[in-house]
Amino acid sequence: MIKLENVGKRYGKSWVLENITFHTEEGNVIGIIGKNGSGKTTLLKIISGILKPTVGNVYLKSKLISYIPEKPILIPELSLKENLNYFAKMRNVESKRIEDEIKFFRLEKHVLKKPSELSKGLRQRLSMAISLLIDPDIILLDEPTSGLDAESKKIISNRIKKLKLNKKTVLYITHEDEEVESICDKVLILEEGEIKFFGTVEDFWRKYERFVYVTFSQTKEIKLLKLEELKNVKEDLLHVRSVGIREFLSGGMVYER
Ligand SMILES: Nc1ncnc2c1ncn2[C@@H]1O[C@H](COP(=O)(O)OP(=O)(O)OP(=O)(O)O)[C@@H](O)[C@H]1O
Repeated sequence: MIKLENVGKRYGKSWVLENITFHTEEGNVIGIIGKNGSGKTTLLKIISGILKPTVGNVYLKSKLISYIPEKPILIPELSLKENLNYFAKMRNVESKRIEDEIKFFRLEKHVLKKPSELSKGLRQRLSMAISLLIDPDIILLDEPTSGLDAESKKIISNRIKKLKLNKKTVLYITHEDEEVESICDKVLILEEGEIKFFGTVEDFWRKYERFVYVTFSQTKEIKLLKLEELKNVKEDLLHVRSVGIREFLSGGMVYER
């Protein structure tokens, strides 16, 4: 469980987070969405304890917490396996856990490679594997899939789903609408350091107008329509695609019901 009460953070004179109040339960995956500079990373760092809030309180049920930064922190001189062994030894982790994570993240073929010989996706998978060695109860992920290959994205998404099944609490910053809709129980939307929305994806769409992109069969023309306008379309449609939450927010299509 994570509970934040009126959390605020100020750098110099400017507040980058204000009045942050929300709580989550075990087994919940929360997607954190917001434009650049809206305070997403600062929020995760406050929950992880790396940063202290200027005001407000953070309550965590468990102290077993892993923060996985956007840029992996690995030891360049050590191989993939040696990196895992090194961190496992520091934290008294049994070797079975190392083997499990190597399997989960499909790292078997790469154990002898140094970080510089690994692709971005493999480095991110290794970083996540290291962070999960301690079997944390709370996992904070800063854009874990950003700019990765499709296979790495899938493996990381599956690992997040497994964490959820194991009743872990996961907060993660994502730029992928598909991940939000397929993995997240709730979304927390930050705008200029304040919570604009916190709730389920369904509740988000109940509050805001849902849009779809339709492609007409004959003309191949693509049009953006409100979902309820779809039933009035008489022409044959080739394709219909829902607009995701991020796309909706960045497209300026904010029509509150
Ligand atoms: N150490 C710092 N000192 C001063 N200002 C900072 C510091 N760290 C972050 N900021 C500012 O705080 C604001 C929020 O930053 P933060 O990194 O939390 O946003 P973000 O939503 O994660 O952005 P991005 O998507 O670009 O990573 C930004 O305006 C940033 O410039």
